[in-house]
Amino acid sequence: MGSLNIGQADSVPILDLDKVLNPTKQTKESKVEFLHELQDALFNYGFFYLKNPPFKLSKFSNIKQQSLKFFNDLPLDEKIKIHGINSKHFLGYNGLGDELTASNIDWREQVEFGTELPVPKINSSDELYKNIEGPNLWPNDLILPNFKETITDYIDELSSLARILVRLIEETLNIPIGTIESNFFKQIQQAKLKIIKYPDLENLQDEIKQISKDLNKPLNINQGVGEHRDNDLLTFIYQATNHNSLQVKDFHGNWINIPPIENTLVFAVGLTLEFITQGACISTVHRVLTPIPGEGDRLSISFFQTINIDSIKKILPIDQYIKELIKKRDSQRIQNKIGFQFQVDGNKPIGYSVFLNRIKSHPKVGAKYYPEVLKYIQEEVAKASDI
Ligand SMILES: O=C(O)CCC(=O)C(=O)O
Ligand SMILES: [Fe+2]
Repeated sequence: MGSLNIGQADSVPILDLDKVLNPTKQTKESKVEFLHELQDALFNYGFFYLKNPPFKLSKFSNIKQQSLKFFNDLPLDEKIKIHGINSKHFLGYNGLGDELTASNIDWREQVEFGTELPVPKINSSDELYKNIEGPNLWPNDLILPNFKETITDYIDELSSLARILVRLIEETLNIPIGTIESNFFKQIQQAKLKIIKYPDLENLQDEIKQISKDLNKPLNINQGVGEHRDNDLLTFIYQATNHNSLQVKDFHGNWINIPPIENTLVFAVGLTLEFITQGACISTVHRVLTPIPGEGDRLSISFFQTINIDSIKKILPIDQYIKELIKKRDSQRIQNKIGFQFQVDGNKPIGYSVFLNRIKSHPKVGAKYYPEVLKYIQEEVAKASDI
């Protein structure tokens, strides 16, 4: 754990899940080796590949196929029926230019689903945050048969993998196994799936001019998604096309490419995991560049394991020797400042700040369903930019 590899590296580690999850291949030694590699990857990178996931690889091709059908075969008016503006739960479809990161347009089109949950009961305005969970908007199943089943199955599969990873993380950090689940997971714990298309902008020059005119500012067209850290517990990214667009920032501020590797997930530590492990797991800044003109559209499918929005944020016990290594590591890396984000208020349920950040990213949804909250957010953002 002591080495600071990301300082020198031009790639991130590749961890082999066969070492712990394949009954015909795993041994006592392979498990020890895996836990050691996992510790280094969490501590020094926060971003790494996971190969040999414990499910049928056809699940990757199935979800890729259904995602392409969604973007290519579903007519625009059907996409609009499930537009995010029709979901007070921040689910559904968002077109080009609907989302902002670090105040710039993200050049991507996306559709978001969650673990299927009922409309929450809200008893007072303090509980509005509960609306970050709720039922999905599904596309017309006469046009996209099998879509819902495929998505639901993929979310279930990755939710199981997330629980497995959580236990391995506990094991490698010497945290009693089960602590994270018992403190931060509900029986049906929500996860989110974002299916994202980053279009080849060569074909979209007119749209770019129009959006630029509407917003009255020149646009940075390289931003597929701007630099950020993920807010959730952990993220699994499936890069479904062969584009070299995803990048992470190393300890010195240099970008490292994360090219796709077939049938392999990319694991990212979220800010929640960084917080509860007191920094033993590090959440890494990353971004996506738009495809090089002529390279075709990029497709990426990101799974985010979230935690119980009603829980209060608290930290887990971390061994003293790890805390000292954290201090040493952090004194050697540059600190990144990335835009304004609402931080967790230790006295309020975690969902409260998640809700504010969601409205900040989706102001149109905020204006329609939560105008008072949006007003508050805009005032806070203005104050923060005065500092
Ligand atoms: O498109 C990708 O590969 C990653 C997307 C991402 O970082 C995000 O949506 O948080
Ligand atoms: Fe991300």
